[in-house]
Amino acid sequence: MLYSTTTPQQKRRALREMLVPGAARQFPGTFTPLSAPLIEEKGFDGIYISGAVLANELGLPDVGLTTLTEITQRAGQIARATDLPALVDADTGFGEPMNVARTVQELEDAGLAGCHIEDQFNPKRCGHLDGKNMVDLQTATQRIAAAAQGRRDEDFLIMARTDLRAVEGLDAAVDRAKALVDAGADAIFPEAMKDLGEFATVCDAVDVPVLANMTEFGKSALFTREQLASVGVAMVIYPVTSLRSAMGAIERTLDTLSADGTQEAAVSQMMTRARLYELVDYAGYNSFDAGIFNFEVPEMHRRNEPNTRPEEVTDV
Ligand SMILES: C[C@](O)(C(=O)O)[C@H](CC(=O)O)C(=O)O
Ligand SMILES: [Mg+2]
Repeated sequence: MLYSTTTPQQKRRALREMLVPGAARQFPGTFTPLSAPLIEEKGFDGIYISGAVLANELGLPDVGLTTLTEITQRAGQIARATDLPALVDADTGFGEPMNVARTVQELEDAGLAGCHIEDQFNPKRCGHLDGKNMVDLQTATQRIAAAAQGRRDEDFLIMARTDLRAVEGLDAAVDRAKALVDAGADAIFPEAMKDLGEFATVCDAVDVPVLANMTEFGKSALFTREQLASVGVAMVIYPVTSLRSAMGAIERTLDTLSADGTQEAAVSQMMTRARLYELVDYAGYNSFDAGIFNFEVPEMHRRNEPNTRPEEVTDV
C-alpha cells in the first residue's frame, strides 16, 4: 500500500549485486507508475525509464527538449511505485559537467537506483537514427567524472552510454567505453550494436557490467535473453516496448469505436476494472480505512466478458 517499502539505498545495493556479466537482467521500460507493480509481479529484475518515452508521452520528439525537472519528477513517481531498482535515462546529463553533477543528486533524491549519461551533442537524437553528433573524448569523460563526483550514495549506478559505434565504428566505441570506465563509469551502455559479436567485443573489453538495448525497429536485432547472456551482457532494457504496445492497443480500440459506434468488440482485449483495482491495491487501502472500498467483484466480472458491466461498478 502507498509506496515502496524498500529504501532507495536498498534498491541501489540490489542493483549492484544483480549486475554481473552474463546475468542479462531484464529491465522492461515503463512510462507510468501504474505499470511498475505489473513488471514486479511478472518477476522482472528492474525497471527502465526511457528518455525517448518520457518525451514522446509529452507529445515531444526525443531531441533533448525535456528538462531535468520533468524527468526527475516522473522517474521519481515510477521508482516510488515499486520495490525494484529503477534505472533512468538522463540523456546528455542536462548541461555542462556541473549540471551533470546536480542531475545525479536530483535523481538520487528522487529514489532512482542509477542513470545513464550519453556522449552525444545536444540536440541529441535516438541512438538508432543516423546523423548523430558526438562530443569529444574530453567532454564525454568530464561528464562521467562529474556524475561520479556529484554522487553521495556510492551505490548509485553511473552508467556511461557511448553512441560512437554508429558514427566512427566499433573500435572507436570500444576505446571510448574504456576511457569512460577510467573516468568513473560503473557500467557501459554501447548504443546501436550491429550484432551479437559486437556485444561480445564490448563485454570482453571492459571490466564493468554492459547493457544491451533491445529497442524495436532499431539497428540491433531483438536477441533473446539467453543469447545476450551467452556473450556476457549484464542487463537488458526494453525501453519503448510498453509504450509501443499501449499505443498500438489504443489505436486499434479507437478504430473499433469509430467503425462500430461502440467499443464492445475491443472490451475483451482491455484490462478489466478488477485487475486495474488490483494494481492500485484497493483492498490494501480498505484494510487501512474501511471507508475507502466497498466494491466486490463477482467472479463472472473478473474475466473479460463483453457487455457485462455490473451494477456495483457504477457505484464505486
Ligand atoms: C534507449 C533510448 O535512449 C531511450 O530513450 O529509451 C532510445 C530508445 C529508442 O529511441 O528506441 C535510444 O536512443 O536507443
Ligand atoms: Mg534516450
